[in-house]
Amino acid sequence: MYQPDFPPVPFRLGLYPVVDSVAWIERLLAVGVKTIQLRIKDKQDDEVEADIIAAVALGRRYDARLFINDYWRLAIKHQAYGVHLGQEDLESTELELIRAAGLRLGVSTHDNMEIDVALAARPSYIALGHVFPTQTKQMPSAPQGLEQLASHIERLADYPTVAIGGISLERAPAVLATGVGSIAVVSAITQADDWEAATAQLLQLAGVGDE
Ligand SMILES: Cc1ncc(COP(=O)(O)OP(=O)(O)O)c(N)n1
Ligand SMILES: Cc1nc(C(=O)O)sc1CCOP(=O)(O)O
Ligand SMILES: [Mg+2]
Repeated sequence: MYQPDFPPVPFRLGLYPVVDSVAWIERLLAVGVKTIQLRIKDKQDDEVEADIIAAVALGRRYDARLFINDYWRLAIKHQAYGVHLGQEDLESTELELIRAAGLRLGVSTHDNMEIDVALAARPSYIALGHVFPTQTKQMPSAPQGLEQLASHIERLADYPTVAIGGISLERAPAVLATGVGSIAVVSAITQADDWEAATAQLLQLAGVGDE
């Protein structure tokens, strides 16, 4: 049963772009995206704080679910909708501070053992990756593929889930057919010839998420 130790999220988070700038956040919220992540890598807190403040303000203005990757202290300080953390981050994060501040928590997983670890933290959602090969991030593991994804979805039953990794417009229907509640994408939008058309088509397929 879905009984997270953090505020719940809708079962279906729908299309979930993961982007590295406030400019992308603004563009995508303006065309109707309702779940989004700011993922800026390898900067000091003081270098990203202004971006996090701006992203949170946009999330509020567009009534969207804005997750902050990695910078959980700043996400708490500026009251983002949620935080996304990797497995290694879990060890160095004071989860009780995220919980006490009322932020949602998403956790990455890449196999059944990592799902065990994630479930023990009782997050708001569980991300499952990487489904297909990806150029966006160097991955230490092999792609899981659709069959493994489907098996994780079956295992997780009513837990909100997000698939990530190599999800293109062409592959999205097969990913969604596994029953996953959300598809997180980077390059399918940010590297598209026409990002607006790609976003509209992905929104058509995955939806904006449940209320
Ligand atoms: C929705 C979603 N799923 C997985 C990830 C990967 O997060 P993480 O393991 O913390 O790796 P980095 O993104 O920090 O490189 C994600 N960001 N979003
Ligand atoms: C940031 C990230 N995390 C992954 C994971 O499996 O945890 S895959 C990934 C990159 C996803 O980018 P694209 O949509 O361009 O393949
Ligand atoms: Mg991270």
